[in-house]
Amino acid sequence: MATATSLVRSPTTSLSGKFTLSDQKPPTPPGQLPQYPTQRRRFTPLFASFHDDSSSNSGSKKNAPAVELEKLLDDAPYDVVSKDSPLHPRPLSSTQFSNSVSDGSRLRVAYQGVRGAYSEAAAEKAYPNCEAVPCDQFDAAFEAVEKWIVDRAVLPIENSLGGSIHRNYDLLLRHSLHIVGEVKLAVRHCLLANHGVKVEDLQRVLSHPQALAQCENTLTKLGLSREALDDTALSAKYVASKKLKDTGAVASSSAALIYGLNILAQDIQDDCDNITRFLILAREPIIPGIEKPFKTSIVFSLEEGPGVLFKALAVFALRQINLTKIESRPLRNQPLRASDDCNNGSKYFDYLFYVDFEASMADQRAQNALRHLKEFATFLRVLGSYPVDTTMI
Ligand SMILES: O=C(O)C(=O)C[C@]1(C(=O)O)C=C[C@@H](O)C=C1
Repeated sequence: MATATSLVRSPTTSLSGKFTLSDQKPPTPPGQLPQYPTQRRRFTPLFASFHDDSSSNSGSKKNAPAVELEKLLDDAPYDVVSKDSPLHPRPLSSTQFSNSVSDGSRLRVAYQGVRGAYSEAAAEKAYPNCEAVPCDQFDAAFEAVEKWIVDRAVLPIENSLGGSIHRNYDLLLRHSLHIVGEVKLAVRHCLLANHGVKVEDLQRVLSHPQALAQCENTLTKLGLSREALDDTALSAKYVASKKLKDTGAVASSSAALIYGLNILAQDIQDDCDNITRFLILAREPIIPGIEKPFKTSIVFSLEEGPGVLFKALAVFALRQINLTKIESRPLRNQPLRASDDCNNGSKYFDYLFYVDFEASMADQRAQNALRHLKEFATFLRVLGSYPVDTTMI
């Protein structure tokens, strides 16, 4: 099972000095194959900074809801493990990147959340012997890969009940990482509370907004008010550290174990088939194969006009390529476009279309489809071509 870095490694001295912004590897120019470095860099200790109080968890605080998050990490008294124990590494935020280490011995995989989050389980499913590295925000996980702090990031992109995680769609385009795989994880939520607390004692529950949405029916039946936190495990940690009697958490059974909470109810999601799909991101793309089922993710934009989206999707239909997902997001730097027809006077929203299709980039049909799409798309980027996770089928 994957463990936190600080459990297995004492801080090592950096061989090549501190990681600074100037050490960053420039992104690979579009269309060029990325170059692998001949020797891996080593950095100063990552988790050393987690116990340094000068490095605050600012990302989480910014989004903190009604509950007091500020002091959560400082005064969390655990019966078994102290707050400074490496068992409770503080999530990495991008301000802490100058104090990190990678000795190259195990694959380091960033995820958003604290220990016990579903994203950690997804990272461990993708890479069973990895060092799962907690990050406070999605952006921090992207940056950790870009700055060579970690080797991969595993981030949620969609859920079978709650739908898309739009933030990660937007970040995919803002960063230059490649999708190298996907992981599907069965998400089984539990209602957690402190020992001695009964369901009737609860007034409210804390959790990640997606988790609260996935348990909508159950929570409504129980008449509980809801408050959102950055991740499910953080809400368990909060309920435990504050010894709350009227507040529960919606989180995993492993979060219950880690933070010493009681499981009041299991499988409280509205549908037993509650699956979250995560993307695995890396600095370099993988070489697409055809020996097993592959999927390709792209993003494009189009001119305004009747049937343009129909035409774009037809490039796949014409070649018998199945689409598994389409998502549209506003084109942020150009959200409104005036109509070409001056008399009309109307303005259109401009969109980016994210499409996943079932073919490898090594497949001639996929190459032809994208060549065809490029003829009229105003923008096109291949986000990655990667093996399909068939473990849930
Ligand atoms: O909060 C967590 O535990 C997460 O890993 C995040 C997340 C999400 O963003 O969708 C992941 C899986 C579940 O769908 C609920 C929450």
